[in-house]
Amino acid sequence: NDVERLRLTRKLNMNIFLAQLIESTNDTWGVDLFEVDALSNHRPLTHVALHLFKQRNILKQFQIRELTFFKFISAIEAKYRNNPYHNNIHATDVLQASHHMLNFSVFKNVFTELEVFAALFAAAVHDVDHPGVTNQYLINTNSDLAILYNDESVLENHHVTLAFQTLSTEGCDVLSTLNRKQHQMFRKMVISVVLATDMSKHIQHIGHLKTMVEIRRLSSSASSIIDPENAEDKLQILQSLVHCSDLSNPLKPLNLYLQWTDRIMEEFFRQGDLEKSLNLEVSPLCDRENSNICKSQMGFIDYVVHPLWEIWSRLTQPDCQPIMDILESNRVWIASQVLTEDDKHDGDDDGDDDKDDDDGDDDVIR
Ligand SMILES: COc1ccccc1COc1cc(C2=NN(C3CCCCCC3)C(=O)C2(C)C)ccc1OC
Ligand SMILES: [Zn+2]
Repeated sequence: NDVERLRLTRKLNMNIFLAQLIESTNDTWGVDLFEVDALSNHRPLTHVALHLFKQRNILKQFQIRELTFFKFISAIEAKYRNNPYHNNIHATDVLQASHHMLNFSVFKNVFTELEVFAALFAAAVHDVDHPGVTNQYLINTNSDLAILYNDESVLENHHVTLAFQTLSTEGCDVLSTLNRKQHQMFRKMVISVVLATDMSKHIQHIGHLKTMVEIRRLSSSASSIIDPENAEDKLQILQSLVHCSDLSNPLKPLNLYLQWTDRIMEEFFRQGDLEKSLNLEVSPLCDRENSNICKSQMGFIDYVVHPLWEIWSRLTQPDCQPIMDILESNRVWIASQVLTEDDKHDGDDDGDDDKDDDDGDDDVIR
């Protein structure tokens, strides 16, 4: 009947739209992964990872059965929690951004298939089972995880351990076809890339990248900046590539960036609520009663994101320029909101008791 036909047509159109979105992950920066999440019954990671690993021919190269990869990545996706920010959509976002940047011309003929496999695998699993609180919170509350990992990269150790434990789930061992040497190198690379997503390593990333750019400037003869024979340099670049992908929200189209901002703020605010309920000192910027979202984004861009991406873009020019342009335009927009926000608050300063203006969420940028 008509209702049934309408329902099927709608379902068919959604699947066609989903297939087009997933196809666009091959070569587009800023795919709307929230849309992929909605259309894929909340399985964006499984859909996009399967597509990208097949598109890169990784499954064939390492004789990995598609069903085995499907079972593994589904098991990983199921272990991502429904946090506002650190969830399976964020993992898909970092995976797709890493895939995109591995295609930069400066990396042509640099990485082996095993290195590409390890980097994308690390991106997909890098926040699995994230509890939605920071390392510092886990340390301050003497959590089991902090005790287990002696306060050192607590979350990141947990993510990579759980990822390798998942390989031993029935039918999930995607590494079973690797030989001993490959398995050993793969494991070393994945551990180092996931541990390098710890924000406490952020300054070291910048230092290593500056050194690499400086060496290239001095040895101007070397056309390709990266020596494919230097495994250590290549591993550092893969660490920075995934770390940059992890900090790429402000370099995405504004409507996506703003959704990530709302999500991280809600996640940090929930941590602030927890800290209040435990009579702990509320972490900076985590107090929902007293936060200025635009100002924290300005600080995040100026002191965290831009310093990293500025040096990364120097190493990866010219392909990084369009992405840096998005960061610049987003920063201009945020700055304009700070001004408007200040004007709004100035308006409140006429001794008006009612601090909240009528909708009460003037801080949340839409
Ligand atoms: C320092 O920035 C903030 C603080 C509180 C609210 C908002 C911000 C800015 O907005 C973002 C922040 C992050 C992150 N910040 N940090 C850490 C947290 C601990 C403090 C010290 C270093 C930074 C992370 O690990 C991640 C990568 C999850 C990710 C996306 C953001 O916006 C889209
Ligand atoms: Zn992450």
